[in-house]
Amino acid sequence: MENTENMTPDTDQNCDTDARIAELRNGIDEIDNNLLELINKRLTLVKDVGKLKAREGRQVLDSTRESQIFERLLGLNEGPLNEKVLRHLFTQIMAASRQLQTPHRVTFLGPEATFTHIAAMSHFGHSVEYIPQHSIRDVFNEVEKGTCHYGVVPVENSIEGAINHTLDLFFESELKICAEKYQHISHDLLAASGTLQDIRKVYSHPQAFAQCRRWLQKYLPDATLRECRSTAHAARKAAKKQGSAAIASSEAAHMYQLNVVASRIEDVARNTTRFLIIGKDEIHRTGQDKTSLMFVTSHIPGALYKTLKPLSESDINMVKLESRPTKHQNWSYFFFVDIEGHIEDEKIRETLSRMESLCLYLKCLGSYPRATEYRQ
Ligand SMILES: C=C(O[C@@H]1C=C(C(=O)O)C=C[C@H]1O)C(=O)O
Repeated sequence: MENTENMTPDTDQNCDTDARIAELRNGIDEIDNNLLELINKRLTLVKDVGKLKAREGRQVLDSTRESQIFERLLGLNEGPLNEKVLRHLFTQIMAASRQLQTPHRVTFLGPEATFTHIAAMSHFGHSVEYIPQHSIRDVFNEVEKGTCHYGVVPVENSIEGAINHTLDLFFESELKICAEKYQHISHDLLAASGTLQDIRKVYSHPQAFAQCRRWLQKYLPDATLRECRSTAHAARKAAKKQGSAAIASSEAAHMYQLNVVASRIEDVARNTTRFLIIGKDEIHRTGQDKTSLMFVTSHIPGALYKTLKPLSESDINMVKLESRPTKHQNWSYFFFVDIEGHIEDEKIRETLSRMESLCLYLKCLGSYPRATEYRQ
């Protein structure tokens, strides 16, 4: 037995705190045991759903059902769990569920630790196999060949605008947009040394340099800037060269054993990229959907106005309009339009068929659940 006579009030209080923490931890352990049992029970049901789907050759991913689960749980949630964490936890649980039904392979514009990889992981969770590609075209090819179930490509940045190459590839491809994902882009300065003093060279992607210009001028005005193909390549270089740093994601710090010297160094905080998940699935209606279209109009006055008129007449909200040269004929364009609604909605189907009759060519690139934009 300990002699408690000489204990100071402080030690007394420490003992009380320890005892109380131990008691609370017992409660936590009990809850964890229940959670584990419940997750395994859930996975058993998921396996049975998987067997039924396999019998009829149905696809594993059901984005409509997953959106409904999120909506239901968000409606039930009374906190303190916040929406973002709730979504993250159930993304992981559902990813593990899908993986149990058939192991999924997801390909993305690499290398690893780029923002496309981060967006892919936050959409599909950690239970799938991720395969990086060198180009956006390779991502499309791998999904078309069927070696990967889904591909993740950037389509638009809130500051730099459209990623034209992605838009152009939709013209040649029969793949569908299955989902969209908004990813907040935040840059860190990474270096092996972990201090600013000895940094003489900074590696990064030109866009990241452009987005951190003011910070660099203020804190590293004399450093040489070296452009790389991606922020992840920059991190790899910085890890090998003394006196150098990279502007990249905090995930890249992890991957290349670098230290974060300064975080969130971008000049504009609301920098977000929209990514598309492409695949062969048709995604069913959730009630909160978006539909992406591409079309070509004839080269006559008012052609674009006439093609878009049915949208306004049917009171359909257009949320995006881009144009790209067709490359077959100078000064003729493809138009890319995103509208609210789903191709399974009668109103949307009827409006699109009217639009189709007013232009030279129209293709629906997919209907998918509308994503929410979060700031991390
Ligand atoms: C279990 C299913 O398969 C997948 C996994 C889901 C889940 O974990 O709840 C939901 C939809 C599907 O993407 C299902 O279709 O119900």
